[in-house]
Amino acid sequence: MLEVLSEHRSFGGTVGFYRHFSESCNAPMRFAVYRPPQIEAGPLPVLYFLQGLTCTEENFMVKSGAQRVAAQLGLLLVSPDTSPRKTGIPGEDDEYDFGSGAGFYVDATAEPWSRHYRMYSYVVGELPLVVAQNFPADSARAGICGHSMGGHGALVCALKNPGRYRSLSVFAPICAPSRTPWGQKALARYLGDDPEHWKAYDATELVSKGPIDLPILVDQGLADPYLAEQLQVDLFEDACAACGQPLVLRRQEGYDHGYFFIASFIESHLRHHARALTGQAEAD
Ligand SMILES: N[C@@H](CCC(=O)N[C@@H](CS)C(=O)NCC(=O)O)C(=O)O
Repeated sequence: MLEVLSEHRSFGGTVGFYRHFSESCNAPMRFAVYRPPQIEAGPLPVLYFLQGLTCTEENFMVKSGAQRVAAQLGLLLVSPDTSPRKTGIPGEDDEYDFGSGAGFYVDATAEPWSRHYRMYSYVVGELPLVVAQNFPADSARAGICGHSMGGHGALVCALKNPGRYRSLSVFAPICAPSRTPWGQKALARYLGDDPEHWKAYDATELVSKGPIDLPILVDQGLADPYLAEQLQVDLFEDACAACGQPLVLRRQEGYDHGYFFIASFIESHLRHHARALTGQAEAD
């Protein structure tokens, strides 16, 4: 059962915040949905947006300004929280880059996190079912986008499931988490100490196995303080080039890591997704 936390009119459609019990996470989960005004026109294409460290289900909906263009294009937007919360696991809230707000879109295998931190299964499997049951979503037309930790999540979800998503784009993704500090810390604690196990959730490793049949759009700010240490888009670019993965990587001079950057380019990402999901000429 879906619990409505709040709903707000926006650009002729509705932004809503919802809570339900997640079987994957064995805990309540929250997510946000933007329903554009075209809901009467029948099932709509869905764009999932995975957020970054410290975000809740609210940040993208409040800060990106995506609703105006999603309303024009008829895209249903879905953005989940970044982890389960209040699970009772000791230390869950102690660090901004691990535990609550930092689920890293993996299925944890190490105790105690494996009891609840199963965001990969939640995002790829459970959430689309919940969305299809409760909103006018056309599950066959789904795209995925994300930012930072959520950019890593979007890349991993799409690369591990060829054919499931029909469009893919990311902002400032953590591209090689098994080689960079945020990723190494989280993957070691969610998946155990053996780095071999981390590769299953590393976009640069995954793409090296071969291309998927989707062009990948990436925007990366060049004034992003995390670029060199945490994000490493060059490694992903090299891996895509080596295996023939179509990639449009736009290095944006002067932009940093935050939502001012995302808000500046979200329209172009939404149009990228609408072109693939709806074939609409107006997406251009
Ligand atoms: N220095 C930041 C790191 C976290 C961060 O930059 N989070 C990004 C995603 S990686 C974000 O979207 N934050 C929430 C926001 O800007 O609304 C902090 O300690 O909060």
